[in-house]
Amino acid sequence: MIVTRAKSLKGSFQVPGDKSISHRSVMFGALSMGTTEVTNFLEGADCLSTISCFRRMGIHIDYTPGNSTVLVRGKGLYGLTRPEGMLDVGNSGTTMRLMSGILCGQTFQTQLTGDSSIQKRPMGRVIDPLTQMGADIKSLPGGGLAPLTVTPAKEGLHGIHYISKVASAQVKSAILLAGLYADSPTSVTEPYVSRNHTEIMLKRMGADVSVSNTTAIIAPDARLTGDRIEVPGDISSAAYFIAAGLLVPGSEILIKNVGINPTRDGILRVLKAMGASLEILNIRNTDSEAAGDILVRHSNLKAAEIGGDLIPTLIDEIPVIAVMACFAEGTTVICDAAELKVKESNRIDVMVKNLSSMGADITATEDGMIIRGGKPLRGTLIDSMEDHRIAMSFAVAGLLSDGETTIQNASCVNISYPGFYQDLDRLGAFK
Ligand SMILES: O=C(O)C1=C[C@@H](OP(=O)(O)O)[C@@H](O)[C@H](O)C1
Ligand SMILES: C=C(OP(=O)(O)O)C(=O)O
Repeated sequence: MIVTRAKSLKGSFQVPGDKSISHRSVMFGALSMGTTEVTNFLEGADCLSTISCFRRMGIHIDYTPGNSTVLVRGKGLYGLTRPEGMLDVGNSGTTMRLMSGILCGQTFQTQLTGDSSIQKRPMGRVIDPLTQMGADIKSLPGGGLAPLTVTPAKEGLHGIHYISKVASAQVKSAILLAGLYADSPTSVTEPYVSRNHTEIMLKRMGADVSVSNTTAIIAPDARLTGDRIEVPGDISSAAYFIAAGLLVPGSEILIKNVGINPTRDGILRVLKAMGASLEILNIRNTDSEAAGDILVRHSNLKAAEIGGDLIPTLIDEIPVIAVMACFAEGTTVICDAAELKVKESNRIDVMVKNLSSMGADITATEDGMIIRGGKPLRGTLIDSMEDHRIAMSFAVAGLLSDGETTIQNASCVNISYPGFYQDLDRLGAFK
């Protein structure tokens, strides 16, 4: 993919459905009785991996490519059946970690595998708490890495109170899902609140879930009932268009129907503090998964300090925030974000290496990066490392740079945003 400087981006459009909510709609729909109707399901490769895993465990899912309405014919907590061979989660950490929690409660053995990136990501963070609950879950190569083997728990699962070192919705969700199969309540306390889509959706489907500060608690043995789920647009996908709209002179973009759940909207709060012209219109669904339309206009940005409890609310947006910081006045400091090192790529190293090669003044730290804004960027060859967020961040950087930015392995955007380049084109980015 070759990207050059854009003149302006204009128009109104919708980004595809939220990845986190799409995964959960299939998983929890499968564990419910009755049909779950999902609209605006994300047809990205990660969510299609989730569909494929649950189909292989006997769940009937009506999905045809090109139609984002999906019907999941649930069979209840104990309705999954043993798959032939290994379950393949592809590139999706969410699928592997959340399914680990579900599979621990089953009466058949399963093996979970995924692509080369997944096989490098830490699974010890779910293996440890699930083992404390009585699960038999093992890393085949050792070292807490996938493939994993999940064997039925000899003495069943027990409720625990787990204090997590990381603010991770995947860890929290895996434990809460195993908690559905435990003999007593299960709770998870995290250092900061991570995205709460699991708590919201399970509660709507009938589980006894409660939340107090940074602790989520679930009672076992719920009778979940199928639901209608309207997936809002993914704020993590909207982030690239927010960035392009703010930074390409003359731009004005209306991004309709974006999820603005307060555990996900950190990017909006940070950008407003940086001086961005962002208006959130038509706010709705504030009692569950809030959504709104985001109006973005070109703005001059100031630097920001980003850390602490903000980090989980914008973790996947940090690569594109780093791009924006290159154009902000002053020094942006991002800290408490060591989690970036264990995503699809080491996102601290990959951002610092690639932005430096474009001429940015950026330094990696142990848990984030320091970016001194104001240096012009020039296009160069960028290796996305097959990481969708890196490819999309550098497509935005390319729109703001001199010369040509060539993104290698650019098609990995299909993981979370299949029509990404087409949507940029429609708004005039490649004119
Ligand atoms: O639960 C989820 O749907 C996700 C949680 C986050 O990961 P962690 O839980 O590892 O922080 C996020 O980075 C990922 O894209 C999706
Ligand atoms: C980290 C991500 O996803 P996952 O952990 O599900 O692979 C992401 O989409 O940026």
